[in-house]
Amino acid sequence: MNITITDVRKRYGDVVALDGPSFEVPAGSTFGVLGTNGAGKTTLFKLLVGHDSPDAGRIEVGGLDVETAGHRVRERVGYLPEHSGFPPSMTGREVLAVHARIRGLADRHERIDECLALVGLTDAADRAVSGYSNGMARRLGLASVLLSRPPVLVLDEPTAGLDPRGVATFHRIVERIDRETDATVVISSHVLSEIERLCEEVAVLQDGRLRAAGPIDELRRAAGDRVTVVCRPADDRAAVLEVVRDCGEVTEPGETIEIDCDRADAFDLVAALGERRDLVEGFEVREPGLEAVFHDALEPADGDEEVMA
Ligand SMILES: Nc1ncnc2c1ncn2[C@@H]1O[C@H](COP(=O)(O)OP(=O)(O)OP(=O)(O)O)[C@@H](O)[C@H]1O
Repeated sequence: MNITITDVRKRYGDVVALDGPSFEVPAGSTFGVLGTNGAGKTTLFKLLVGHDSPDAGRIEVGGLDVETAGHRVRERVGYLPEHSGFPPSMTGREVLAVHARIRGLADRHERIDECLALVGLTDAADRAVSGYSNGMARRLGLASVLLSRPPVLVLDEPTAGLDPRGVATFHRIVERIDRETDATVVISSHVLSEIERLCEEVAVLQDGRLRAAGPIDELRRAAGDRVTVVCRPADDRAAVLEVVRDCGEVTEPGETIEIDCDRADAFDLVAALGERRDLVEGFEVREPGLEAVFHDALEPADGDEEVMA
């Protein structure tokens, strides 16, 4: 189910939270919304799930306008807000039972078991949520969202505040949802590596404006006229260094030799390495990371080192 966002505007008093972003989230994709603090990610999500109304513009989910068909849109969209709490004395299973009852699910018990298994909480299901770690609580939140099998999932900074293990576990679950279901997953984050790992497409927001949108691969290509040629020397490292010496900026991180060069020059370099296969075990051309996309897309702010992790 696709989502279209068209010239959406939202102010809170003097603060312009959204200043007309327009982009499309393709059906079935895992789509990242990237932005610095205060960029408008949460505001956009609240409008998308009908928790608030835009001042102008239009958001459609599977062709339904959120403003005029809010109830039907909410049935289609599972929303995991940035902060969610559960009654501490309830067990995980009880929390899900309440959610399942509210949604009128017919196959309640089986579905609760399935969702507990999907998020790795089967063993903890009958423990009080007061004893859950942050990561477990986030996964319980995700399970509650998944219960009704919504075709669209909207996850607002789902890994914020989790330790690296909790983050990795959450990523594996999102990857499994991506593999095993047709759901469209929209996920916000200010962690570039997370979006790069999980998403095929991205929208970059800053101060409520859209700075870039599209498939990550295309944005990478557009962002960087520079690429990195990475080669693994065979025995004669010095001879490889001699071949690549004038082709760009050469670094030697560990076993490899890396040459940062203009995209146009990479062709000659690759050809030169191809002719000296006796010297190298292998080589590849690496596209610029999402970091390059992001910094290309953003306008510089005062005192700029702030932003991204
Ligand atoms: N209810 C509100 N009242 C007043 N200002 C608000 C309200 N909600 C959001 N804002 C302001 O709108 C702007 C966008 O906020 P939003 O929470 O959407 O950003 P965000 O990208 O989700 O940020 P973060 O990464 O910090 O969660 C910010 O300047 C914020 O202070």
